[in-house]
Amino acid sequence: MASTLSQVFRDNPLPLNHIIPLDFTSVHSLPESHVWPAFDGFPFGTTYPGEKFSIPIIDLMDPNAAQLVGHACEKWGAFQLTSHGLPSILTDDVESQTRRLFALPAHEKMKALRLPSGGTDYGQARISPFYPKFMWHEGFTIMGSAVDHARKLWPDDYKGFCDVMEDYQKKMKELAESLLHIFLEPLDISKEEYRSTTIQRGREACNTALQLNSYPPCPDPNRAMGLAPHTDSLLFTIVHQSHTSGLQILRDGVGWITVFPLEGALVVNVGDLLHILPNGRYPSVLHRAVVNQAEHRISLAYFYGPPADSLISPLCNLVSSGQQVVAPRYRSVSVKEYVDLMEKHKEKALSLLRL
Ligand SMILES: C=C1C[C@]23C[C@@]1(O)CC[C@H]2[C@@]12CCC[C@@](C)(C(=O)O1)[C@H]2[C@@H]3C(=O)O
Ligand SMILES: O=C(O)CCC(=O)C(=O)O
Ligand SMILES: [Fe+2]
Repeated sequence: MASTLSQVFRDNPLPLNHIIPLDFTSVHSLPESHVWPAFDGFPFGTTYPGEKFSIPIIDLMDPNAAQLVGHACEKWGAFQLTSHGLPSILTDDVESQTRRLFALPAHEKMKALRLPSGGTDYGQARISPFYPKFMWHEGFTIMGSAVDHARKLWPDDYKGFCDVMEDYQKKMKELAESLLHIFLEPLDISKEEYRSTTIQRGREACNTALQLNSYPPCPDPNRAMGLAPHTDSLLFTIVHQSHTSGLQILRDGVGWITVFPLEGALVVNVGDLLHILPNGRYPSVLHRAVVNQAEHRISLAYFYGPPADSLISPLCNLVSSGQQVVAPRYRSVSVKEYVDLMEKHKEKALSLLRL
């Protein structure tokens, strides 16, 4: 462990306290370092249940799925997806391997701590350095294979974890590719534009990541933050949440709305790149995760984006509600440049591109 840590000290520009999560089993009251003010005026527990304030639920097999998705993205920037074809046994397996990972003692998890070389790793959320307080959260990010890190955690027993994560990522990628078509369909993009849209090429090289999120039971949930408000940076994110609620989205003029877990459904969030592409027509949804006192909440977030060198340019001649939209609202940006901008400026990244 010492050599791992010294390498992190040497190479990583982020302070270590923003990488190493708290040992949540060692504290029985909320440390001052993890106490958050109700900074945006909305108490953490605020929920607005009921149909009026729930994100849409869309059945992927519905013949009107594309139109419903278009409408949900425009109005909400998020929806719950059912009949997506992902076997529930696979989700259960991923969830139980995820629980197995986070149940390891803190010193064991440190063996998979984030390194500057990136890739698969254990640590706090990457947005942590933007906040003065720490989040009640630990994450494990998988980019491609998890073998190297899983082997450090379970030298003789890593295959079960890796196989199930690989299978899940494969199925998620297939689902994400179908969803991409569905996202583009209601935009009335001409065939020419559709072909030239860079996100149509280089499927193999597309940018994906699977983020395993853990929110342990919290002694003082009304003053703690699971995952601070953020938008996701890539095209879209597909989230499975365990049966415990915690995910909330910000609804203009209403406040934070809880996205209640729906058995077998996946939550789909519009990310910043899918906001830029149709020239701002779909809002990238601001969301956060709150915590609770009784249960250990798990979520699995699959991020999908185009290859790093793709250029994302707003499609300006989309016909929107009968009106010709002409002026681009954002300048073109490569995926890599946008990810770098997000790393440096977080939610200000999008405004830096605004024309
Ligand atoms: C592909 C990615 C999206 C992500 C950054 C990452 O490189 C891997 C982790 C992802 C995550 C998960 C928690 C919230 C988030 C904002 C963060 O800090 O790390 C997202 C990133 C994102 O969407 O930009
Ligand atoms: O835990 C959740 O439900 C949200 C996770 C999330 O927003 C993320 O990983 O980006
Ligand atoms: Fe997110």
